[in-house]
Amino acid sequence: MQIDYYSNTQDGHPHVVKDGHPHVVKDCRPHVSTRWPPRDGLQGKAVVDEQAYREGKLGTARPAGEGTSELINKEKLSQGRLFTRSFEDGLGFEYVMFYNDAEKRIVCVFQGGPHLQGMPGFFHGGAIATMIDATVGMNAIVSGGIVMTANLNINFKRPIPLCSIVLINSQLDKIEGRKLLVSCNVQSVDEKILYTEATSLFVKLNPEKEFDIKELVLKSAPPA
Ligand SMILES: CCCCCCCCCCCC(=O)SCCNC(=O)CCNC(=O)[C@H](O)C(C)(C)COP(=O)(O)OP(=O)(O)OC[C@H]1O[C@@H](n2cnc3c(N)ncnc32)[C@H](O)[C@@H]1OP(=O)(O)O
Repeated sequence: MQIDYYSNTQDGHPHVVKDGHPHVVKDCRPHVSTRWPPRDGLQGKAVVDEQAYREGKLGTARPAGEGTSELINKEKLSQGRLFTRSFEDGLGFEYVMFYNDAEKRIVCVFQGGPHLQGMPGFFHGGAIATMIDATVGMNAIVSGGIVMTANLNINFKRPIPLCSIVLINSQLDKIEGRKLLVSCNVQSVDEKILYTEATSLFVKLNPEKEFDIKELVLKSAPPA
């Protein structure tokens, strides 16, 4: 896949080159993904709509039900934020995802900010894992509905330079009942460097207890 942009710009932001003219992308989070031109059959549409996410329409955790107040502070819950959206613009996770429904794959263009540093000058492995989980997780969600990560295996092959732009190529491999197997790799934009490979298992939640936060909290609470 060819994506026309370059990162070594004077202002430090990636530039999309479209029709021969560079367009600065200062915030390439999903809700502004339409700035990115579709490539290679990938639909240039956001797979996370921020407004819908905030309104809980995308299968996010429902508010705690009756009887859960002793376990969950509702005020704290209302402050919940998608982890990858919890940094100031430009400092954390800057990304856009393109989903191809026919091929059940997602390409995520990711540029992590300086607050994702691990070893000096490189991304923290946990930040890479987060972005991988977000991408393969989104692939599973759009392919199968409400799921949770049951297993995530990551091979870190090369360190990723801090603030560089990478592609996360994710593919739904198989659906077995409630299980969805999704794999991905992380590559440089010219696809010459393979940084990371991962496989994952997502499990569809039982529809009767669809993402019931009360159930999840009760199950994960330590014994009294
Ligand atoms: C949209 C906007 C926001 C967008 C948000 C975008 C976010 C991206 C996604 C982030 C997702 C996360 O980080 S999720 C957070 C991290 N994950 C979690 O906290 C999940 C914790 N684990 C659980 O809650 C549970 O274990 C579940 C839900 C995963 C599964 O429980 P369950 O529903 O009771 O299912 P269970 O019967 O145990 O298992 C069903 C089948 O899966 C198999 N199975 C289960 N776990 C495993 C496993 N680790 N390894 C192998 N196989 C497994 C079982 O053997 C069985 O196979 P068979 O007998 O049927 O063959």
